[in-house]
Amino acid sequence: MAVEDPRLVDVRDVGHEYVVGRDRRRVLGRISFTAGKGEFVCIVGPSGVGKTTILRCIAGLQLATHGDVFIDGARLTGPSRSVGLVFQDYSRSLMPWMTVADNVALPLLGRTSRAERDERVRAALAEVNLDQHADSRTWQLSGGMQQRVAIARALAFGPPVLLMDEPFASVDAQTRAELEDLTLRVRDESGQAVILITHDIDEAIYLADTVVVLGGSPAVVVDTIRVPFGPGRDQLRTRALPEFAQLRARVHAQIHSAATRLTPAP
Ligand SMILES: Nc1ncnc2c1ncn2[C@@H]1O[C@H](COP(=O)(O)OP(=O)(O)OP(=O)(O)O)[C@@H](O)[C@H]1O
Repeated sequence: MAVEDPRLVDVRDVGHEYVVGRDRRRVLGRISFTAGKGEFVCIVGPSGVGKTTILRCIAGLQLATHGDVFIDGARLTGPSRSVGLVFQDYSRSLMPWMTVADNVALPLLGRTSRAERDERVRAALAEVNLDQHADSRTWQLSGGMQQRVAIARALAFGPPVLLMDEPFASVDAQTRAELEDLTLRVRDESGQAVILITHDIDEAIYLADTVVVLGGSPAVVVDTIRVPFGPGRDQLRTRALPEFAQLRARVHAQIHSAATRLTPAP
């Protein structure tokens, strides 16, 4: 049942264990954080700490074995229609035999009229600067362009919450910077809450309003950092700020000490 909650994404005391054969492996301890409308949250932490696991729980792709996730006040009981997903491996999320426009239209099939679908696809492709490629097949595009198709698909779908799992890890540095700025612009215009996983600490600080650092085994939130830069960020200027270097050192130190920390049972 829906409850009154001003927070768009509310992760409350979420824990998760995987069952592998006869073993139960507790990956997430008790994790709590929120993301408001228009807020950009980046999740960082050592490799294997459980970042993808928490994102899958927020998407409703798997149900947490403890605690709850609320999206716009409603408790998740399965995959949420309020959530769009962009993964690192665009080649596996796009259908190579379909055109760019058909890939973007996919989540809208059966949900909107043909005319509305066409308009939303057109607007989303224009937003990511791919309007000239609507009729191309995705395999004809570069890696960065394919990831823009994946972002356009999330845009056309228009969910209030966008979840991104290492979305820029497979593209070159220049394309990565362009996609980061595209994602910031999309968030500014749509007012979506964005939750993004990254291994790149500088990327997290550049993008985020809030950085959530996970650490330990099972994983807990070891630090929650408010990033003070606000809108209008710039790849060169923002990254050269003294506060940027201070935040980088703080996150590095947290991840370094978290990499080996064992979390006591609650
Ligand atoms: N379906 C599964 N069944 C069993 N164990 C799993 C499953 N998925 C993940 N794990 C384990 O849970 C732990 C956390 O995995 P997860 O992918 O969430 O970490 P991560 O922080 O995203 O890792 P990385 O940064 O390397 O991508 C890992 O030890 C992984 O082996």
